Amino acid sequence: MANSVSPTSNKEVRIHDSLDELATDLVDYIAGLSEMSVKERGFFAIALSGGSLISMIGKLCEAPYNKTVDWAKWHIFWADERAVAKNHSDSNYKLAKDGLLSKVPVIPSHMYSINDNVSAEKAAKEYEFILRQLVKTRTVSVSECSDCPKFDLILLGMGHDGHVASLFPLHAALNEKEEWVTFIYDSPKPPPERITFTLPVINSASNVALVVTGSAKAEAVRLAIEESSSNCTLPAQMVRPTNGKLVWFLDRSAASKLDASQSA
Ligand SMILES: O=C1O[C@H](COP(=O)(O)O)[C@@H](O)[C@H](O)[C@H]1O
Repeated sequence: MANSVSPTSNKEVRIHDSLDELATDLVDYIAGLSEMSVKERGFFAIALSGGSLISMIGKLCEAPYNKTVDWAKWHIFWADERAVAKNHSDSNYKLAKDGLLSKVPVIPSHMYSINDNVSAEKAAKEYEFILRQLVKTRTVSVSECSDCPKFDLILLGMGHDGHVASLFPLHAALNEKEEWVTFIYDSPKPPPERITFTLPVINSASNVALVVTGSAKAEAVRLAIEESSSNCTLPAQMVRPTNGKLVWFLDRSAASKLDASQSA
């Protein structure tokens, strides 16, 4: 593994020689944060995304993690969801349930899935309301700089267009500063209706992991990691936790366009 830690920011880039190595490092990192959060706060508030990320965390249902992780202390959220039924193949909830959550002893009431019986707008409002209750009880911490929830970990994937969660390039949802959870009706990637955390929530997390593999995403990875913030157009580039830490988990293909000093 090649590892580069930026001395001037809270950003780390981990580049792996194989998907298996990446998955092992990622689940070790998640298990480590879970242990630390449970020790410090008694809970682990984690937000998942959909897409290829879920196959990368499947090892959590294997030994030793299935036994060593304190699953009962996990509170599980979704950084984004598609407005489809929970049993639909496009559902991010279904993906995580089938790939991980049904295979580990998480407490069902600690899985905060997004309501699939109402409009995307209503579901976003409801989800924010639920989050506000959990911030009040400190099941989810609160940011020191804003009133935003401070997740122990937000796991994000990235599309080849640089989108994260359901925040797409040049979409008005990127400018949302007040709401914690918003909705869109015009996602360029199907399905069109989606619910998503906003950037203020993502950037208030204690830890954010961006997990990206494959050469089709190499250019977006380069732009997001190497271009200065003044040229910021990619959602992935806007992921900059204010007081938290950002770790990129990449395979060699996704890292192939990075400057040699990052990928050596
Ligand atoms: O639509 C989505 O896409 C992104 C990226 O997915 P990937 O399959 O290219 O890794 C995902 O992170 C997001 O949660 C999902 O809704």
